[in-house]
Formats: sequence, structure tokens, C-alpha cells
Amino acid sequence: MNLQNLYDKLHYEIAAPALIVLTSTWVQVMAVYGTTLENITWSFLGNCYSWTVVGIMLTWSILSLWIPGKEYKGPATSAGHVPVYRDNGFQYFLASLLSFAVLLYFYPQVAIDISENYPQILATCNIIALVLCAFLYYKGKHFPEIAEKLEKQSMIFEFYRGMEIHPRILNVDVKQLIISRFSMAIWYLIAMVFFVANCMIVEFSWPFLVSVILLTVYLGKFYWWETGYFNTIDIIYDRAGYYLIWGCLVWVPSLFTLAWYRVVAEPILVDNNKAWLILIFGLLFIFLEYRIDWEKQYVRQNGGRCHLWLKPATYIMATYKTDSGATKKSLLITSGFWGIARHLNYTLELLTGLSWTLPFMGFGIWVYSYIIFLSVLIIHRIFRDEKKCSAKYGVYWEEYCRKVPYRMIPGIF
Ligand SMILES: NC(=O)C1=CN([C@@H]2O[C@H](COP(=O)(O)OP(=O)(O)OC[C@H]3O[C@@H](n4cnc5c(N)ncnc54)[C@H](OP(=O)(O)O)[C@@H]3O)[C@@H](O)[C@H]2O)C=CC1
Ligand SMILES: CC(C)CCC[C@@H](C)[C@H]1CC[C@H]2C3=CC=C4C[C@@H](O)CC[C@]4(C)[C@H]3CC[C@]12C
Repeated sequence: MNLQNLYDKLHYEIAAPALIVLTSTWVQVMAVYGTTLENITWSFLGNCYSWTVVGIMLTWSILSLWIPGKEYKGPATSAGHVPVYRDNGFQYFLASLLSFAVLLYFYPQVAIDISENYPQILATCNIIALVLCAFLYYKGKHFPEIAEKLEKQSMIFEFYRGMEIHPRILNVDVKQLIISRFSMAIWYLIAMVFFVANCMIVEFSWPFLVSVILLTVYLGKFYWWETGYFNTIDIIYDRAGYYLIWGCLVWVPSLFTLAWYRVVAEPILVDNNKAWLILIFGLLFIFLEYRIDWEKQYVRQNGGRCHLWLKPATYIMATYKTDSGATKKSLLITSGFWGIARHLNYTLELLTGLSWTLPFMGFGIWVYSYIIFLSVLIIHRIFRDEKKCSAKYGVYWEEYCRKVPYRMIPGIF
């Protein structure tokens, strides 16, 4: 067996089933042992409370995509299909923020109830996610809406990877619903709820508030730029399978919220002065990340005829061929932040995640779970993205890598 065969065997036959088993087990272990809350119990089927909470969140997310409003057309797939999204992300964010705040103001006990039912909420998300992934697999296998080119693989791998790129159910784009509506909102709801529960069980804490403020600004930024997210590899290339759908329905509300869950019933150890410093740096990181994503959009929209950092923008005019054989042009920016490192936005993503974790220093390794996972995800993503860019742009990508030799930290990596 040569190296390529060995890699394929590992990738298709071992990694995917192993990840399914490991991640779904980890979620349950963490829900029971990841906190010092006293009344934690667990049930594989969830309970009435958890089904109500998840049901309301799902209905809220579906409604946001059903109400009439502005549309955004995403990039065409290789089969020429143009996905259509609802362009009301920021309104959805503001409405969610307001509703959570009103709910917590009039019914603060909900914070304790949700915190104590957190394992059941995850169990409920898990059931919904597995049923949805099975449905999407069946639908994509037997009734795909768009005939995309697809390599045949083992059933487990296809379930993990997914079948369709842009599946729709009841006229709703499944990826927009699950990734950018449900998972981002439940991430936020859980963080807010743990903050209020901490105030009620222990006492009000500025460092905890700083952490929630940073998440609020980060998610606000995400929704402000939501249509930009429809141009990323998750949306353009990845299929709606276990990785994305289970990941966003279960992994995001569990692992991404673990730091807050760990400290929900504990007095916070970091002092207020450190918390202010973390807030200043965290806001700076979020702003810089936004600015990097913005620079790419700005230079490309202006066809390169613009300034970055008070100087004319520089770029490589790359050409590439589409699946239908047509030749197209695209800019690879070599000035501004894109001239410093090829994935500086990922560096800032990590620093931002770290900034809302640091207020919980002193509580051991649990609170760093998200940042450890994100580091692995991002390194893996860099190699996936570069493979994609190298195949798309060929010599132009090589030229870009020569001009901008580092990926995340100039001089190091
Ligand atoms: N919290 C989390 O779990 C994660 C968050 N993120 C965040 O999501 C956001 C989007 O991420 P993502 O789409 O992965 O990454 P990028 O925004 O970095 O987009 C990568 C794409 O940009 C284009 N590109 C690459 N280099 C250049 C250049 N020099 N000039 C112009 N275009 C270039 C290429 O696409 P093309 O085909 O258009 O040329 C490439 O595939 C980021 O802010 C990131 O930090 C990402 C991963 C995980
Ligand atoms: C099943 C698991 C082993 C892995 C699941 C991974 C997914 C949950 C995540 C993969 C990519 C992630 C995201 C990418 C970009 C984003 C933009 C950012 O501004 C907000 C977060 C996110 C949407 C993020 C969400 C989780 C992933 C989809």
C-alpha cells in the first residue's frame, strides 16, 4: 500500500467514524463533569424543559428566514446553482439580544433552570442533529435538488461529510438556518444565561461580564458581516453533513460554551483591572479581524483600484478556470494585512477566543477547551484552504506564497 492509499484509508475509513464516536461521547461526558453546578443530571432523551427551549430557539431561527425581506445571492456552484439567502442577520441578532435581555429581566430564574438543564438541552440537540443528518443524507443520496459532482465514498464517510452543498427544507436554506442562525444564537443564549446564573448563585462579577461583552461584540460582528460568511469554504465547498450540521447543532452549544459552564457556580478569580485590560485587547482583536475581512472585500469590490494604509493597494491578478472551462480573474492582495501573513484573520480569531476565556484563568484546562479545539480546526483549515487555492490559482498562488511567505505569525509560521 503506498502512502496516498494509506492516507485515503485513514481519512475515509478511520478518521470519520472515529470523530463521530469521539465527539458525540465527549459532549455527554463534558455536560456531566464539566461543571461544579450541583443539580446536574443527564438523560439521553432530554426532558420536557429542554425540548421546549430547543423548540423555541429553532422556531425563532426558522421564523427569521421565513419573514419576507432582502435576499442575498451567494456564489454559484460548479453546477451553476446560485443559492439565495435571507439578508437580515443583524436584525436577527438585535431582536435575539433584546428578547433574551427582556426574558432574563422579567424571569431571571430561567438562567438557573437553563443552566441546570444544560445536559438535557445538549441531549435534545443531539437527537435533532442526528435525525436531521440522517434525513439530509437520505435526501441527498436519493433526491438531490442540484446534481453536483460527487465522489462516491463509504456510507459513514458520506454521512460525516454530507451529500448536498445547499440543501433546502420548506424553502429554508439548511446551512443558513443551522450554522448562522440557530448555533450562533444558542451559543449566545447559553453564555448570557450562565452569566446571569453566576450573578444569582455567587455574585455579580466584572470579569464574567467582560467575557460576555466580548462574545456579544464578536457575534454582532459576525451578523454584520453574515453575507460575507456565505463566501467561505463552509458554505461554498462543505456539504451539509455531520461535520457542519451536528457540529453546529451540538458541538457549538457544548464545546464553544464550556468555559462559561465550568465557572457558572464559582467566584471568578481574575481581578477587575486585568478584566479591563482583557476587554481593551479583546475589542482590538475583534476590530482588527473585522478590518482584515473588510480589506479583502473592499479591494476585490474595487477591482484593486483603491488605497490600503494610505498607499495604492498591490495585488496579483490571478486567473483560474471554472468547471465549465471559462477563464475568470481574481485578485490576490499583497498589501495591507494580506501582505503581512496569508491567514492573519485566523491569528486574530484565536486571540479573540482567548480574550473571552482569559477572565476565567485559574480554573484548569476545561476553560481552554474551545481555544485548543479552535487551534486544531484553524491549522487544519489553513491546509485545506491552501490546497483549494493552489488548485484554483496554480502559479499565481505560488507567486503569492513567495511574496507573503508566512501563514499566521510573520517570521515564525
Ligand atoms: N470561530 C470559528 O470557529 C472560526 C472562525 N473563522 C472566521 O471566519 C472568517 C472567514 O474565514 P475563512 O473563509 O475560512 O477564511 P478567509 O476569509 O481567510 O478566506 C479564505 C479565502 O480568501 C481568498 N484569499 C486568500 N488569500 C487572499 C488574498 N491575499 N487576497 C484576496 N483573497 C484571498 C481565497 O478564496 P478565493 O477563492 O475567493 O480566492 C481563500 O480561499 C474569518 O474571519 C475567520 O477567522 C474561521 C474558522 C473557524
Ligand atoms: C464535528 C466537529 C468535529 C467539528 C465541527 C466544526 C464546526 C462546528 C465548525 C467548523 C467551522 C466553524 C466556523 C467557521 C466560521 C465561523 C465564522 C465566525 O465568525 C463565527 C463562527 C463560525 C460560523 C464557526 C462555527 C463553527 C464551525 C462551523
